[in-house]
Amino acid sequence: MSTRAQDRAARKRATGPCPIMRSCGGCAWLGMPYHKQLARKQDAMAELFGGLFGRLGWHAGIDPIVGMRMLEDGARERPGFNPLADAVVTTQDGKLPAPRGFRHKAATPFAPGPKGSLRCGFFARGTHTIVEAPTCAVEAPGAREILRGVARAAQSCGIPAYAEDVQRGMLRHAIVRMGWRSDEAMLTVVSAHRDLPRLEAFIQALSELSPRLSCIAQNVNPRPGNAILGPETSIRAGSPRMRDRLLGCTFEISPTAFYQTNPQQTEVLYQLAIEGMDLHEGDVLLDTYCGSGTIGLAAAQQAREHGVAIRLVGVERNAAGIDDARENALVNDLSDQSSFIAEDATSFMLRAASEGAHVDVLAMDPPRAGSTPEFIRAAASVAPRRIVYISCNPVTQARDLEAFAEVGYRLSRLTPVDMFPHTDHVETVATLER
Ligand SMILES: C[S@@+](CC[C@H](N)C(=O)[O-])C[C@H]1O[C@@H](n2cnc3c(N)ncnc32)[C@H](O)[C@@H]1O
Repeated sequence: MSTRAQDRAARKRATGPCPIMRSCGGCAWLGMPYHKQLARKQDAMAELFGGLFGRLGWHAGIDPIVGMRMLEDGARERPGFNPLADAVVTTQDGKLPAPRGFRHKAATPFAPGPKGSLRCGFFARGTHTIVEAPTCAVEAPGAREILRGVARAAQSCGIPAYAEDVQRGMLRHAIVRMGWRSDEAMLTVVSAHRDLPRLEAFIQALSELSPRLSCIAQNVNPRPGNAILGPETSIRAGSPRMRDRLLGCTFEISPTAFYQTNPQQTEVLYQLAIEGMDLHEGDVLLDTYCGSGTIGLAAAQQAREHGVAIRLVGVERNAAGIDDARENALVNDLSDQSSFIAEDATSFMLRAASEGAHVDVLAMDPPRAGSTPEFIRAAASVAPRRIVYISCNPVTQARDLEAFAEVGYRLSRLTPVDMFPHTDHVETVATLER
């Protein structure tokens, strides 16, 4: 490419709301007004679910998508705050402002750069080529600076980046989580080996990157491939978990447990799920795919605020998530009424059914691949009166809803939620009744 053509390309890249938008590709819709993004997502949901509802004779419509909203100052701190009902601030022309800074988890891969430096940023869409990112409009303030600081600290300690193509080198990734309703942050560095040169000096340099860093962990992933995390994690500085707050509950999250990326919309998602549960005194709530116990505990806490005591059982196959969930039950004073089990959710329900256990309400929040026919049959065997299905992939959810219809459930409500503005991604909360 000629210099002039390169200049033209650089200018083109630099216009638009983000200088690396075209090469990164993470926010393909960043240039589209927010209300248009929401309308497009609504249309996509109508197209995806419309045929299914017709075929099954379901009359529930699709609620309007809940987009990200700016709330009045101090609204969240008010007692009884409801993320679905509180007043929204709009721009002067009455439109929703474009969301920024909503991703509270940020990550970078590393690759070798010139003279012992480490390249960091984002993989360009569909490749493993790193696009350097000085800032990122959708990440929480301060997150990208911490990640870039990890690259500088590694270089000054002589820790080389891992080179994927030859499977040599050391530092592979860094992941930072910034608290939303806390001033804490947690940094996890992923290396190919446990032993790093000048490890102590490196950890000291990482600790100095931000006063918010309350937990610094090292995860070891020696295996080639795309999986970011490996099997071994050690806490190198600070506490073993970071604290955050959602819907009036305090949650402690360890470095490898699942915790949602967009906390503002997580409150919306969870609030919709809690409404769908419609819990009554003495109900048994089974929270499957429960991660750190967040959905079930938020539901139990809200029921308690309304004078309703429920029994909560959470199931999750990641043992770190279950350790967090037990801790979270204690922190929120809900341990007397809850238990958490590290097990495959399907095996747990089959066993529970064979022992005659009773479930009133089932919550499920599977990964993108959705659930399985075995899970759905096992869910039917514990016979909950309601099922609340939270999904990060409506395509697999639509498939699973059809399977739930076959075992006697019908949809009563479906609400899309915008967890990832500027992308085509949509999450949904579906409520099913027998
Ligand atoms: C989308 S996350 C949801 C976590 C949690 N509900 C939340 O909102 O933070 C899905 C979780 O399902 C867990 N998981 C995946 N397959 C599972 C299975 N077969 N049995 C139990 N848990 C599973 C994953 O480890 C992950 O924590």
